[in-house]
Amino acid sequence: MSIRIENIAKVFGGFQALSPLNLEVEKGEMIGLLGPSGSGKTTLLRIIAGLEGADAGRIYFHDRDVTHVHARDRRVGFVFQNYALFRHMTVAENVAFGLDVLDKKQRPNRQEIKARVAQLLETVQLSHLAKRYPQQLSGGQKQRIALARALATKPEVLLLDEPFGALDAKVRKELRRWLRSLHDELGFTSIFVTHDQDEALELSDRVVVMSNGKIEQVDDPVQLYAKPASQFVFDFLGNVNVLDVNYSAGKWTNGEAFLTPPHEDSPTQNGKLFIRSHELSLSALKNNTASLPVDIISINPVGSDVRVDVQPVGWGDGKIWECKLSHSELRHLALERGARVYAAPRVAYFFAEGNSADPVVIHWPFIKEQALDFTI
Ligand SMILES: Nc1ncnc2c1ncn2[C@@H]1O[C@H](COP(=O)(O)OP(=O)(O)OP(=O)(O)O)[C@@H](O)[C@H]1O
Repeated sequence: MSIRIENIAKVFGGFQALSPLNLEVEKGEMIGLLGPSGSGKTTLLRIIAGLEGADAGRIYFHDRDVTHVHARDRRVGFVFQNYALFRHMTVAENVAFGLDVLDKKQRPNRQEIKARVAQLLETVQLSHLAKRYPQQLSGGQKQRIALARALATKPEVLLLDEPFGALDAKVRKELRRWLRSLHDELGFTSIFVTHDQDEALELSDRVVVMSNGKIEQVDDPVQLYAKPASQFVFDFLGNVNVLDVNYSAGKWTNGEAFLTPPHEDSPTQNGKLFIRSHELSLSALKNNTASLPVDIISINPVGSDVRVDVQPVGWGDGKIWECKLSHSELRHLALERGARVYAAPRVAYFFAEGNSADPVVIHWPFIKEQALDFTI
């Protein structure tokens, strides 16, 4: 089922929770709504479900205008963060609930309901727990049951509000993979809310980044990461260092630091450089292209990478910068806490002063470390 959102807006008591926004979701797509707390993700999801009315705009499911259609009649499955299972019902009864309450004309007979519940429990791989009560389940199991319950009426659209928010990191990861394969196997259209960047990037066909009730960017995860359209998206995706720079005499400067734009057509203005932690190198030597002296504060192995936190010396706004290295780079550089080294970007995204969107991507040519050994 495709979904079209046209100029949907929502005000809560004078507060504009959603500014008029548009979004098209293709049949079978999995969309992640990503944004900070209060950006309007849940409100948008609830409006799509029909649990909340919009103040303006229209919503279409395929070609059908469902703007004023009751939630019950939209054929939408909804999964909440807090499971919302009925405590007094067994797992099987919980899954059957959506079918039991259908009106007589639509309700399958008792045998059919039993067979459908058995099939759903098999789908979510929890057949052996059919007779248990929710309080006898783990968080991950509860959430799978909540999913089975949402799927009982064969919805064509599945809406999930922070479905894995209450689970620990390992279970979260397993359930993400499992949800994605279920989505692909059953072919429904899914929209889920998250404020976890990794979750959005890993699960979604496209990510909708929201802030202050507006859509900042809609893109597939690779594009979103490669080309964040605005400073907000950059900041929100994380792991980025920001440098305010003034341009004069062929250099960008900030305090005692400087960087030379690498190409003739590089922007020659004041602005901000956004530098991702894995695109920043550290060296014991300075060079005439970049001089960003830093002191190493800590060296933290994080899985397959090492995060080195550094304190800018004589430049910056007091914030600590992050640099991500591989373990072998770290060994090669022989870095130690407290040492003075020099940071240099390999890639930066330049936002001209007063311009918070459409950055210019700047690549510095690779310089062999031996070639860096000269004084400036
Ligand atoms: N029923 C309501 N009455 C008044 N204000 C509301 C209501 N529901 C939401 N809001 C406000 O609308 C804004 C958007 O809320 P919403 O729940 O959609 O954000 P969100 O992005 O889902 O946030 P979170 O990640 O914290 O759940 C918030 O400022 C919230 O306080």
